[in-house]
Amino acid sequence: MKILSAAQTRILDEGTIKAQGITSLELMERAATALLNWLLDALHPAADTPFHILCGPGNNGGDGLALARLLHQSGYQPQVWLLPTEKSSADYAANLQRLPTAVPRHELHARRLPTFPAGAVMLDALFGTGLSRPLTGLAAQVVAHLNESQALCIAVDMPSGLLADAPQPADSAVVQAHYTLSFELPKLAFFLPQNAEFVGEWELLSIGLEATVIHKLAVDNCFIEENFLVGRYPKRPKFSHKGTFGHALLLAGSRGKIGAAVLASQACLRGGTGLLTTCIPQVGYDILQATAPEAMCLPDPALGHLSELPDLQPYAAVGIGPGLGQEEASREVLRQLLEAAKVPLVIDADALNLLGANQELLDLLPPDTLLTPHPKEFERLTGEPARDDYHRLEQLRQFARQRRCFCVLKGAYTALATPDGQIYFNSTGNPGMATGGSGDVLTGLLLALRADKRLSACNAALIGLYAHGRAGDLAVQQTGEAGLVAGDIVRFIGPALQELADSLTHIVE
Ligand SMILES: NC(=O)C1=CN([C@@H]2O[C@H](COP(=O)(O)OP(=O)(O)OC[C@H]3O[C@@H](n4cnc5c(N)ncnc54)[C@H](OP(=O)(O)O)[C@@H]3O)[C@@H](O)[C@H]2O)[C@@H](O)CC1
Ligand SMILES: Nc1ncnc2c1ncn2[C@@H]1O[C@H](COP(=O)(O)OP(=O)(O)O)[C@@H](O)[C@H]1O
Ligand SMILES: [K+]
Repeated sequence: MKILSAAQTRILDEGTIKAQGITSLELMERAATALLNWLLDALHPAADTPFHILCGPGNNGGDGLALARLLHQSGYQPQVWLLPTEKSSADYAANLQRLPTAVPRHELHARRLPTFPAGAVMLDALFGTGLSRPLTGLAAQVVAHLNESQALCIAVDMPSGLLADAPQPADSAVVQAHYTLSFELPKLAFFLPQNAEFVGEWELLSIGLEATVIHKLAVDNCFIEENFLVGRYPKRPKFSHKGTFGHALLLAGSRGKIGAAVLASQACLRGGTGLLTTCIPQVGYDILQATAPEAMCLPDPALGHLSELPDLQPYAAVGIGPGLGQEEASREVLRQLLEAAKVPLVIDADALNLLGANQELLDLLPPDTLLTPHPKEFERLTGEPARDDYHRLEQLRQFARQRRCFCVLKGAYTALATPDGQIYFNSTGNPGMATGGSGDVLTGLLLALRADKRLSACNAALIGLYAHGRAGDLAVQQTGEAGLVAGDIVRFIGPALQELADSLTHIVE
């Protein structure tokens, strides 16, 4: 699913109107109808539910006014609060005129801001994608007032004061919504942790925006849902053998962190690898043999850390990092790996920290290497703290471009940046996965997928991220969020991948 800029949203709006031969007022009516249907379906509001709709001067306010009329027609008694304005949009004016006189309308006034009761449903239709500058004056006061109320706050399209695709100055007034109901496609702002307190839960309401126009819009940010992956994860052929899926090599573990190597090994096995060899310091030998008997175990001569790179000849892909530690000898193993590798690499955890601390190693990264930092590891990689989440995203894009690699930034919406500058946000996963070892599981799974020659680097990464989160979503149904541990994710990798294998075999854009 494409993530459009605010400017592209306007192009889509106009393109839809043209292509479908409708008026902008009709499009607004679709938006208001979709909002009404959501309110009725999601809230099952009692007939006396106090709906308060705050309307700004543009089409966002127009949506609010049209919704007020539809609520009234459905038997509710909404009240409308208008932000005084000198100029308003044509569709705002048209919907103000169409508002039945029985719907109470009030002008917002700085000295007489209304008290919204705790049981009220507030609809924030002040500003949407047309926001052109930070809110000041009365609008900012209204937002602050709204944020203090105990009422349920639902933002129409965008929380007012939030820009769709860029940061706003610190301390700007922004509505803190419980829900944001956006039209058709998500906004970039929804994916960034710094906006979570404003956006709340977000949902997309379909209003029939024109698919042919969407198709033509060039974007560099996408949101990956299951339909995008349909057909990208091949079934296992009937006459396949273990060689079909590749032999993976994992370099992981150090004294006290053998568990990371175990989790990554288990995840690689559940990820469908044909064969797995795990290279581990001696201290981990018995543990790994007992906990991942399907893996072959190659003990390093050193007791507590990896000190030697094995012969790479047999392997289809190599993963390095989980629990590795940052010993000098292990850094040399990493260096030799980067110099020698002719097969896909997956680099995680301490191997990333070693790259960050020894920047010259970054020049050795083979093209299409997959790196999986969390934000702190990513900061060590770049050596430059990000100003904010938007800046970090651009750093990510730049890093993947410059290094010709695939770089993941892990989080609630894990982002994958590709060498051609695209960013894909993953849609699966849950806060139960914020627990030690979840990342090791991801590395093992990605290693298995990179060892499978049938998958491109990009598809392997997208499938791995999606299936990892999906496995977490299946696991959490049994464990609850607090009770989820990384090993639970491993148990559901198989079912998550099977869902993708069973999905239809055509590719849906
Ligand atoms: N395709 C779609 O997605 C559809 C979109 N639809 C809806 O349209 C919405 C976008 O409408 P929109 O373009 O009229 O912009 P909107 O957000 O109402 O605000 C613009 C007004 O606010 C003003 N203004 C701006 N910043 C300000 C500030 N800081 N402080 C004060 N004023 C400020 C600005 O004035 P100006 O910047 O020109 O001075 C202008 O007057 C969209 O979010 C969705 O709800 C649906 O109806 C149908 C399908
Ligand atoms: N709130 C969340 N929602 C969805 N996924 C999450 C959330 N928190 C963490 N995750 C996922 O869990 C994994 C954590 O990885 P990482 O931070 O490397 O953990 P560790 O180093 O302990 O293994 C990542 O894949 C991340 O996307
Ligand atoms: K809004």
